Amino acid sequence: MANELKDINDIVKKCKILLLDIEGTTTSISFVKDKLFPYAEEKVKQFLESQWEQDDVKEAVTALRKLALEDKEKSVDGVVNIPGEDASKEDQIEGVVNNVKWQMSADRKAGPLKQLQGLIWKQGYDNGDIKGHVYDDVSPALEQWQSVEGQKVYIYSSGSVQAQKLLFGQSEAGDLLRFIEGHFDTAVGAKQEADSYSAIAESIGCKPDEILFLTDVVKEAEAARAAGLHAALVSREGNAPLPAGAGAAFAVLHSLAQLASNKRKTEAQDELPAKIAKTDNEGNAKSEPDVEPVISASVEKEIKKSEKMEVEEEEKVISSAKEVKEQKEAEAACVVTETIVEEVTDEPMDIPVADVEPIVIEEIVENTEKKKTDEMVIDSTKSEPSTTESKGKEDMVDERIKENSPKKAAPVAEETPPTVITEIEEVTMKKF
Ligand SMILES: CSCCC(=O)C(=O)COP(=O)(O)O
Ligand SMILES: [Mg+2]
Repeated sequence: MANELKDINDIVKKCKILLLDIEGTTTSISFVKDKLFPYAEEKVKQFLESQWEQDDVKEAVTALRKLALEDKEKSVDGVVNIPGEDASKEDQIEGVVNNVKWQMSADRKAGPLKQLQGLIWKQGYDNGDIKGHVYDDVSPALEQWQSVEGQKVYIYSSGSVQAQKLLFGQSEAGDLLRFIEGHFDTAVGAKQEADSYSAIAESIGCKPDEILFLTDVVKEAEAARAAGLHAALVSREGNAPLPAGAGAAFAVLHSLAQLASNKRKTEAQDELPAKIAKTDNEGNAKSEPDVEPVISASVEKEIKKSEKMEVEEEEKVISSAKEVKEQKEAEAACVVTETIVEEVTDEPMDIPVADVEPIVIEEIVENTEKKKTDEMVIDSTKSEPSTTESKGKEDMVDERIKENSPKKAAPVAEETPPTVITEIEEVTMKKF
């Protein structure tokens, strides 16, 4: 079955929608556990005392009180009661604070808890106490994915939609919301329930098997797969080790840069000859209908990082190719050898990558006289969406989730496979 593919290269080729978990996927678990959670715990009392009359705070407290009653009815172990509205403000606040601390100690992912946490974190982001952590590969990967016509990025996290927007809007890598089409939280359903993923696909307006969901939690990946989505696991430094067998059941990524690096290496593209940007009469680059989108310098940097091992392999092949070439030159006078190699970077490699065939093309050309080195550039055909436009779409998605009556969005356009090929054409020519 298509949704059981375990090769990330094959999966990526099939998907238009990238659906991302946050904690352990885009963001370190340590940031959530050691920064966000302690911040909420430390500030909750003071926050409730100063914001008690605010509508969004009243809403969160009402939801927490309702949840506490449900927990009590279910005899949930350790449940902390929240006094009713007839109790004094101090008693109610004390009850809410204790209830919140109890839920957080159990790392519960309950919606009302996440709602209140989001409100407290907003103050922290607004006053500069907090900046959202995202791994270095996240911004380039989001930018690259959504730069391809028809491809979109969505977030699905237990953290409230508000908390998600704060994290990505005020991240260490800047405002990343312009790359994100929409957000889902547990209002759509629990992350370990298959139905949640069906609802997300319906809300986005695409087929389940057009979505690739990335998460650090196997049960979430299994739920997504049960709904027909593609799923892969993300293993970051600091994550809990994946259970035995997880790697056999799912592709495992160590960096989102692997998406870009694999996406551009589709079989069809590997068969294509290299393309040179064409120019008009004034020397400006002309867009060609069949020219693949170029990625930004930052994306290229991330791809290079994840391809260093691959490039090292290529260098070995190239070096031996050069030896063969020299031999050929010795054998045949007036022979020119053209070798096309991928650009090489000196940056350190810290992430494993999937095996990819190195590109080594040799061509024999007769009677050519000059030597040259050139860079081949493939021009972009896609401009960035505006923040306003993106935000409008997010709100639409969030609203659909709130209403709990998902409507179909316009179907996304057919996939255009992205190409990121920066190549050095090295032409060595000798005349004998
Ligand atoms: C949105 S930031 C807060 C993260 C959070 O509260 C949380 O529970 C993370 O869960 P995730 O589903 O992203 O693993
Ligand atoms: Mg997670």
